[in-house]
Amino acid sequence: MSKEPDRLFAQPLAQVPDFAFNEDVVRVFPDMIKRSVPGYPTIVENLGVLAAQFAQPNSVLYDLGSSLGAVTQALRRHVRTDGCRVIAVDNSAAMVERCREYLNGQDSMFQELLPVEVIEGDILALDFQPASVVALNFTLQFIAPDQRTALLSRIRQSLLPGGALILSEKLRFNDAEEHALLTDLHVAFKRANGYSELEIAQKRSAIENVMKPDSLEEHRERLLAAGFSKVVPWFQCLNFASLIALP
Ligand SMILES: C[S@@+](CC[C@H](N)C(=O)[O-])C[C@H]1O[C@@H](n2cnc3c(N)ncnc32)[C@H](O)[C@@H]1O
Ligand SMILES: O=C(O)C(=O)C[C@]1(C(=O)O)C=C[C@@H](O)C=C1
Repeated sequence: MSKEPDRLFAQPLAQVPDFAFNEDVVRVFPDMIKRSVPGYPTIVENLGVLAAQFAQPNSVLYDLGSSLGAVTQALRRHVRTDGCRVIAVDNSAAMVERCREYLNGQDSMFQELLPVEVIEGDILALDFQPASVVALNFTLQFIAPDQRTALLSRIRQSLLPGGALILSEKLRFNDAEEHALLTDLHVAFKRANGYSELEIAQKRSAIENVMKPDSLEEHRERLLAAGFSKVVPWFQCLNFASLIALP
């Protein structure tokens, strides 16, 4: 994966544009996400471990909002169930192009990996096939809030018995003190990872219009409304969490 450091917000910008998953972001994305999301490497690797428990023979494993395919690679490292294949979907052409290159690299290094297809497309318009694992790893927060329940309902309808949705998100908190504390600690995490105050502030304005986090309670209610029977948080580090939702 690219080792280019994320300095996208290091210089003062006259006007901070809305964050987009464009070529500039693609070049620094592995560094950006690792230095911005507490627990990201743990979440990605264990998503593969979890998926191996839910994968059903001859079914699809979806990586929705796959970016550079980190989750897809983890699925392929861990899932050994017969007849499974991975479908990775992202609507950023720049991400999809680089993702395909990285997956070709994985194919050339390892044998007997699950087959994978990378689709450039909108997950809101996807025609879901029967699936045993669906991963939404920090993607739902970029979907318009009024579209989220419909998307989750369609995912629920595509899930096979014994399967699961794994949903990772940045959280907001209904309790103002808890929200302020975990937000401050997240800033401390970014500072400890070498981001300056300017970088942190400019990134905050870049994402505030495009990324709308929900609370854990909102996620649970929405998942139940979408038809899931059980919601089990399995990971939280500061204001970032991952949930298992069972059909
Ligand atoms: C924070 S990144 C996901 C990170 C990735 N899952 C990982 O674990 O490395 C969010 C991704 O979702 C994609 N995305 C946002 N909205 C989308 C949509 N409607 N359809 C498909 N992809 C979308 C973006 O292009 C971006 O690559
Ligand atoms: O909340 C932040 O400050 C972030 O940088 C989070 C976040 C994310 O959760 O996806 C936002 C955009 C980038 O894709 C990487 C990280």
